[in-house]
Amino acid sequence: RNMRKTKKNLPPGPPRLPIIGNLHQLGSKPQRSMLELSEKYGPLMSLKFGNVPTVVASSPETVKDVLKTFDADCCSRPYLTYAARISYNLNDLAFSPYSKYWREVRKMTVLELYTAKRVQSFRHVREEEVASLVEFVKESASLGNAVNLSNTLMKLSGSVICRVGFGINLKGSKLEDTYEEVIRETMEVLGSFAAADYLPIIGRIIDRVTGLHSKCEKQHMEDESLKDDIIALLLKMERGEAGLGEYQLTRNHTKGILLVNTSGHTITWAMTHMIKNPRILKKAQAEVREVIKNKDTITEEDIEQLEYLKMVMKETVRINPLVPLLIPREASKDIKIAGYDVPKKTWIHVNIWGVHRNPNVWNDPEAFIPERFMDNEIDYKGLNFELLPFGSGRRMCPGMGMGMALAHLTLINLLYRFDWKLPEGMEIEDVDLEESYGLVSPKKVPLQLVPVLTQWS
Ligand code: HEM
Repeated sequence: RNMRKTKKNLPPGPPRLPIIGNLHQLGSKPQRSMLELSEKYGPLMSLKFGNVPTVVASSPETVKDVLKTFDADCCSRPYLTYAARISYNLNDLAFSPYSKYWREVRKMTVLELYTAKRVQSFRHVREEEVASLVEFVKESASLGNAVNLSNTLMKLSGSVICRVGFGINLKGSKLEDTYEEVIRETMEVLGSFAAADYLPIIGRIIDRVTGLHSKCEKQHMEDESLKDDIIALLLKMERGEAGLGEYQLTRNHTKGILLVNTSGHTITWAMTHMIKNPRILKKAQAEVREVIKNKDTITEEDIEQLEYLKMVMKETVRINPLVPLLIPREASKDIKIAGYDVPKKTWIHVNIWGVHRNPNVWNDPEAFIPERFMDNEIDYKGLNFELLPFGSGRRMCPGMGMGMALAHLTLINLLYRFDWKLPEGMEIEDVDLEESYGLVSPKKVPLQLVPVLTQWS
């Protein structure tokens, strides 16, 4: 009788192997594998990774349950072995469990960095950095050189975040050359499904074999070499008396905040889809040139009038949401979702990538069609559970305003001032759309395009 009383009604899921559970079913693209499995087992599905019970939400309804209805009980983060090592015992915002510490840091960062007023007040930083990017592209165009847009745009978002967050310029600092690599590798480590999280002892051995462990160690060491710069940053922050409630800023927070700059990847995806769809590129360019006309300076007010460009951005974050499974959550008590039991400590993955590519939610989901947002109120601001590139609820990305302001401003400049073509010998079919898998999913092969000077350059 007791057994019957405690038997849980868990969501359905695929059969498991001993010890590893369902780990073997993740493949190289976990978000895609999870979508395929959920087509068979349902929009709330149970998986077991090693000894960690997990559920995956993959329909707008179940995602809404996790991020809204039960947000308060689903907004903690599980302990991630390598995140803890890289970000020094979870002392940062994104990986911190739901706690007093997280609430304090979140409140401070939202106030200091992300409110609409603050986003506005850093506008000149974005405008200056984008202007310097335009100069760089102009130089390449006059030499007929291809630009590695993936790297250039990553550096752009890095420069903006460092200036906004810490008041320092990446240019000329020791971080300038290493920044991109450090961020990319850190993201790779953080985004991996690490065996150590799921299989005690043997997991660490597996991570040594797969190389994840050494990547993490390398991160740790490289980080030491950045120490001087980080200390310089902190001194500046402390002089600026950026208060953190009862907590003071430490190097740990800085690293945590440093991790999050993804606008560059979003712009790269937008350019990739446009170069693959010349009709869309032409239409977006025609709109931008019509609205900007011959103005010398492009400002953020111009974004408002660019209806088609905004649709291109929405379609970009739909088809390539940069954080495809959001950051994992953990149930902080026993809850019931969609009639199923989700016991305390269960890990929760929200497969927004799957929602964005679900044919029951979107027509022809694999195709890049900005026009699908015409006469359609769906937006990415966390209120429509069909489109959630920034998540929703308490853990929603606080950098959305900042990230999208930069992405739009950069795209306007790239489209208005230059024409774009593929490097010699490359055809449209050669531009691939492969994502690299990690916590963030940027384009795997860097995008190289040749800018062409125009009368507006
Ligand atoms: C296009 C750019 C960006 C995208 C697509 C993006 C997306 C996301 C997503 C999906 C999450 C996880 C939400 C969840 O777990 O429910 C997140 C968290 C976060 N993002 Fe962003 N983000 C972007 C830009 C930024 C920028 C520019 C900043 C900082 C200036 C930032 C700061 C953060 C922080 C601190 C968190 C952790 C929040 C928490 O756990 O409380 N993001 N972001």
